[in-house]
Amino acid sequence: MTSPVITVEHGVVGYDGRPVLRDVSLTVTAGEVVAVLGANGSGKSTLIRAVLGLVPISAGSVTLFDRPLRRFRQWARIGYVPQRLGAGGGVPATVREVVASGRLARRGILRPPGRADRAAVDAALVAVGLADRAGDPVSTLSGGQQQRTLIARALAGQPELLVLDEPTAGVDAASQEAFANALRDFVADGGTVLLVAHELGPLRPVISRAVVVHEGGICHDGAVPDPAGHHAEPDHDHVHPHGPDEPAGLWSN
Ligand SMILES: Nc1ncnc2c1ncn2[C@@H]1O[C@H](COP(=O)(O)OP(=O)(O)OP(=O)(O)O)[C@@H](O)[C@H]1O
Repeated sequence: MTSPVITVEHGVVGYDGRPVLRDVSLTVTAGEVVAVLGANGSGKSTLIRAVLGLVPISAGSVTLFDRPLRRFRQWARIGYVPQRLGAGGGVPATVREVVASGRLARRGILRPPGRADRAAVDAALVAVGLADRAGDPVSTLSGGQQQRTLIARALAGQPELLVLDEPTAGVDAASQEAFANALRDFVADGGTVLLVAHELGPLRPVISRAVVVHEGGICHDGAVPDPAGHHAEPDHDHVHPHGPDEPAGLWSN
């Protein structure tokens, strides 16, 4: 259960020659739920996109499931939910169709869906609490439900690793709870999760470790830090898991 799923060693990533991540090292092992926290623009999305090879690293290395990224081909092992992708987008697809599209990488585009495909889609819909909306056009769902649809699409592919960029940003409370439960089930079944978040909310108890991105590096790797504001509470015990010179509220703006 301790095999590394993601390893980043001294990763350097930038855009147009401007470095965003200067020296980042991160290991995520099987069964962990790791939250990437940090201020706006600190490079959280850049980090997870570099892990998936969506932006190139200019120095250092990325390893996925014990394989160097450039030689990694087993993308069906990974489910990715990007930031704020509109699932509706004017396309009259139903919730079930969008979720079923998550099976394509696994079954191949030319083979018709079989019983296992349908079962995986059903299970994913149940996991995010959208089974009763399966036949509805995605465009008729709330933003939070659309986001849940995308998470179900990733789950339907039965990945071993889920990578999610702000899955609960701007999402209603019911959807956040539904997502937290889906994540709990996914991990109970042996899954591993890397997610970017601003507010952890109902996700907090599901997170096993937090990394905080700050000034191109990782300034904290360990327990989930206290939310900003907690410092002001009278019973705050002043045990800070992060560095003493960090601005308060770094991970929760
Ligand atoms: N495709 C791109 N081209 C050029 N610059 C980019 C690109 N994507 C991100 N950046 C810049 O890189 C920096 C880090 O962006 P990134 O999206 O990784 O931050 P983030 O921590 O995820 O931010 P947020 O919390 O606002 O989503 C920002 O200054 C951003 O403007």
